[in-house]
Amino acid sequence: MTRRILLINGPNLNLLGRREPHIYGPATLADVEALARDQASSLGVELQTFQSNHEGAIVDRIQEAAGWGPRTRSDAAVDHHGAAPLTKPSAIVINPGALTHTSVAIRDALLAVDIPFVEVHVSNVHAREPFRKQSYLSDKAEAIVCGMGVYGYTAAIEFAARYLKTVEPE
Ligand SMILES: O=C(O)[C@]1(O)C[C@H](CCCOc2ccccc2)[C@@H](O)[C@H](O)C1
Repeated sequence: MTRRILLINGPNLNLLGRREPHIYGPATLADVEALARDQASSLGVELQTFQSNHEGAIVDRIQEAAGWGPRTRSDAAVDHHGAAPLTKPSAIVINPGALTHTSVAIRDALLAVDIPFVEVHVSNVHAREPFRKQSYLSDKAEAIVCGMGVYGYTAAIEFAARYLKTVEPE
């Protein structure tokens, strides 16, 4: 059985490497996704990636991971956008960005699809402004990684892949 991980990045993470490098480092989102894909591949796991600045689009993508929504019909070679149907991941690695601190909707979507997830933050949110200490996801995450820079993504991918090995034998 092919094991898949869905990597989701939230608002403003498309600016990685282009703004505030003193907080988020020099790596771009493309660098992060390439690093994560290489890490997943080395562990025999397929990686799907998604980034959006919009809460509803992130909720839609989470729902699609469970087979809900237009792009998950198994009978479609391609959907009306010409995109191939999405295959379902067995784990989600998510950096919700600032939505970490505000979004009940993303919490509800993750709980609804019942797919194990790992929460990632590039910065150490606990060493920043007080409002960044609050997460709507952490109590339901399998694990939380923060403060490791972009290597937090590879740590999360490795954990998710090993977690998959325990819950979905090959
Ligand atoms: O440390 C993280 O990964 C964060 O999730 C990043 C969020 C911000 C998204 C990235 O925003 C950028 C803004 C300018 C340049 C690069 C990234 C922030 O709101 C969270 O508290 C912690």
